[in-house]
Amino acid sequence: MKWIHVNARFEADDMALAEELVAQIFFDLDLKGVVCEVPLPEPDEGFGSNALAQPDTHSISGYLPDLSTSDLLFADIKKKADALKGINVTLSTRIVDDQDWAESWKDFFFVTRITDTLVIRPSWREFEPKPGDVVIDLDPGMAFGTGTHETTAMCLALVQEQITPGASFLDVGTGSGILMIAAAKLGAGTLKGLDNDEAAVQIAGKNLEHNRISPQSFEIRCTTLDRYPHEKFDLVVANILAEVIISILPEIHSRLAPGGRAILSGIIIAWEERVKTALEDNGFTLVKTTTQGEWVALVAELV
Ligand SMILES: C[S@@+](CC[C@H](N)C(=O)[O-])C[C@H]1O[C@@H](n2cnc3c(N)ncnc32)[C@H](O)[C@@H]1O
Repeated sequence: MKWIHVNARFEADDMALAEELVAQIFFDLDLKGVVCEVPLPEPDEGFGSNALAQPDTHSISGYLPDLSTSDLLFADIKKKADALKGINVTLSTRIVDDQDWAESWKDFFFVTRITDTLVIRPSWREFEPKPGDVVIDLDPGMAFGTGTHETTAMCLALVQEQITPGASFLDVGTGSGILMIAAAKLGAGTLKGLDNDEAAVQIAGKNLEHNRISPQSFEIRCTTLDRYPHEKFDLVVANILAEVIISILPEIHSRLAPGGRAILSGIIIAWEERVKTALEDNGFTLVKTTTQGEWVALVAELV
C-alpha cells in the first residue's frame, strides 16, 4: 500500500507550544506514525556508524493512506495549520511505500545516556555499557517514548531518584513502556501500566518482554485511569498533557499508598502554575520541580 508522508516544518517564538499544537492537528485528523523531529545536539563521539544525519529544523511528520479522499484531508491539515496564530508552518508531502515509513523514524533515534547510569539503547544500535550502567533496550515502534523527548527524560531521571526497592509502580500513559522498564530495572516490585492506545499496549508489552522483565511482575491494560481498579501504588507516573493530568489528579490521589508519590510530566511551562494550583486543590504537596527546555516535571505526595 502507498502512503502520503506529510511533513510540517514550523517556526514560532514558543517552539514547545507550537510542537504541541501542530502535533494535535495530526492526531485530530488521525495521521499514522506521527513523530516530532527536533534538532538535537550531535550524538556523543564513539557512536561510529550509528551517527546518522539528524534533522536541522523542528518538524512533525505523519502518514495518510494514499486514497481518493487524501486531498481533502491534506486541505484540512493546511487550513488548520494556517489558522495557528504566531506559528509559521510549511507543509510538504511525498508518496512512500508501507515498508519505508515504518522504519524511517529509526534514523533519528540514538543511544541516549539519561543519567550517569541510566541508558536507552535502541534495539538496532550497538552499545558497550560501563560497569553499573542500567540499559533499557527499546524499540518504540509507533508508540511515544524513546527517551529523547524532554518529558520522558525527566520522568526517567525522577523514577531513578524516587523509586524504592520493591515499590509498586503505576505508569499512566505508558506509550513504549519505557518508564515501566526503567522502574523494573531500578528495583520496583510490581509494575502496572495503562494506555488508551491499543497499539501502545502491544508495543509496551513486547518491550518489557524484550528487556526480560518477568511476565508475572507486570500487567498493561488498554484503558483510562478512571476505569482502572482502585489499587494503591507507591509511585505513580503520568507523562501526558497538562490538561489531562489536571483532570485525572483525583484518580491519581485515590491510587497513592500512604507516603506514595506521583511524578507528573508533559507540562509545558505555560501550564506549570495551573498544574501546581490543581495539585494543591486536590490535596497534594509539591515535593520537587524540574525543568528541561520548555517542559516541567513535578513530584508530589499526599498532604
Ligand atoms: C507523552 S506519551 C508518554 C509515553 C511514555 N510514558 C513516556 O514517558 O515516554 C503519552 C501516552 O499517554 C497515552 N494517553 C494519552 N491520554 C491518555 C489517557 N487519558 N489515558 C491513558 N493514556 C493516555 C498516549 O496514548 C501516549 O502513549
